[in-house]
Formats: sequence, C-alpha cells, structure tokens
Amino acid sequence: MSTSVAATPVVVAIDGPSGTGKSSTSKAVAARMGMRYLDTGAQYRAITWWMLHAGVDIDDPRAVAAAAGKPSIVSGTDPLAPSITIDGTDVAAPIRGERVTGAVSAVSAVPEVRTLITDLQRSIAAEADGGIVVEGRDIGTTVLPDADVKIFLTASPEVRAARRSAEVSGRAGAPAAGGADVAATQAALLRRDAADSGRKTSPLAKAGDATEVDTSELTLEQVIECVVTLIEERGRR
Ligand SMILES: Nc1ncnc2c1ncn2[C@@H]1O[C@H](COP(=O)(O)OP(=O)(O)O)[C@@H](O)[C@H]1O
Ligand SMILES: Nc1ccn([C@H]2C[C@H](O)[C@@H](COP(=O)(O)OP(=O)(O)O)O2)c(=O)n1
Repeated sequence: MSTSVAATPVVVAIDGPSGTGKSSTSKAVAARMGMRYLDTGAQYRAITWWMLHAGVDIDDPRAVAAAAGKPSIVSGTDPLAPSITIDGTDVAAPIRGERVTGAVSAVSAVPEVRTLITDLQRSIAAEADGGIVVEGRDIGTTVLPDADVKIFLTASPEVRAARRSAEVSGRAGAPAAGGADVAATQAALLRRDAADSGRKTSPLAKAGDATEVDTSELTLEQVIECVVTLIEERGRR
C-alpha cells in the first residue's frame, strides 16, 4: 500500500460526468496516500439546497446571483469522513435528494456562483499541506489548471445509470431498481451531462493534459490502482 509520494504537496484533479466513479475513487486514493479530499459537487449541491430552502427562484439567474454570497459553506476534507455544512447546518444527506439533483445544474451555471465556489476551492487546495485530491467537472480546466496530476473519468451511459440505480436502491427503505428505473436514471444523467457540458462558464470538459480513464469495464479497485500509479509516476519525475 502506498503512502505519501513526494516532499511537496501533490494536487490531483479528477473530473468527469456523474457515475464514472469520481467520488469513490478520489476518497480511496486520498485515504491511501495520506492526502485531503474535496468533493466540489457537494459544494454546488449545498448552495443549491440553500437556495431552494431560502425560496430563491432557481430559474432566475439574477436572483441566484444576488443570493450567492449570503451563505457560508464549510467542507471537511478528511477522506474517511468528508463533511459539508452551510451556515452551520449539516447538509450531507439532503443534498443527495432528487430536488437538489434536479436543480443543481441551473444553480451551478450562474457565473457569480461559480466565482465564489471556485475561490473557496482554491483556498482549500492551497491550505492542504499533505496534498489533495479534488473532484468535479472543471477542476483540471479552470479551478486548478496547474494541478500535478489530471484525470478525466468516463464510462458508458448504460454503466453509469446502472451504478447510480444500484446505489439509490441500496439505500434503506428504497425499492430495488427495475429496467424502467434504470432507463429513467440514464435519461436524467444525460440531461444533466448536457446542461453541465453546454453551460458558458467553465463547462464539464476534459483538460487537454488530462489522462482519460474509461471505467466501464474496470472494478473500483482497478480504477484506484490506476490513479495511484499515475500519481506515483508523477512523483518520480
Ligand atoms: N469501477 C466501478 N465499478 C463498479 N461500481 C463503481 C465503480 N466506480 C464507482 N462505482 C459505484 O458507482 C456509484 C457511483 O460512483 P461515484 O463514485 O459516486 O461516481 P461519481 O462521483 O462520478 O458520480 C457508487 O455506488 C460506486 O460505488
Ligand atoms: N466542479 C463542479 C462540480 C459539480 N458541478 C455541478 C454539476 C453537477 O451536475 C452537480 C453535482 O455534482 P456531483 O459531483 O455531486 O454529481 P454526481 O454525484 O456525480 O451526480 O454540480 C459543477 O458545476 N462543477
């Protein structure tokens, strides 16, 4: 098992669409290598939760922009116990609900929201003495363009939808996902991909210098090993 790879803190950017394995891989890699971990999607979800909670019309970009600076988001970066609060409220569970998932692309497309959250992400990364794995959609392209290692995870829409459906139906009290549920999940994923890739400000995109890893046919352990190897190779250069 690997520990720290270099004397200087390593910054790793992991981007890609939903269900490609960003969170699972990033957490495991950070834990194994003694690094911090930042889930930037959770930050966009948290501000979306707050907007909905505060009654902001999320379909009105000017209203979203005007409210964006009001709440305070705090991300805990321990990969074994990541946390997220907004104005002191623990929102780790409610930000995964359908309402937030359906609204997050609209809120995260607003430039004022992105500027505030990007600044927050950069300051968290700058404070991570032992290095950090940051996962999201625009980390390699916009947030941390000088990251030491950049990875772009992909997987087929069918595989991503099956993973998400299994995850949701595995939650306490949830029914097992059938074919129709997987098809609906896939349609929702593709809609969100289109919105996230099509927005004007820092869309979901692979950085030119990122290594693309298709996880469709790989186990989670194989993806983790692949990322650890890429980080170790970077450390030896
Ligand atoms: N390579 C893989 N093989 C099988 N299941 C995976 C793999 N990577 C992730 N998963 C599972 O797929 C689901 C979505 O993974 P997650 O890491 O949340 O993706 P993302 O952060 O890209 O949306 C989780 O239930 C996770 O355990
Ligand atoms: N760096 C990021 C991270 C997430 N977002 C937005 C776009 C995504 O659809 C949402 C939610 O991201 P999240 O990583 O939680 O999504 P999944 O868990 O992969 O479904 O946030 C973003 O715009 N930029």
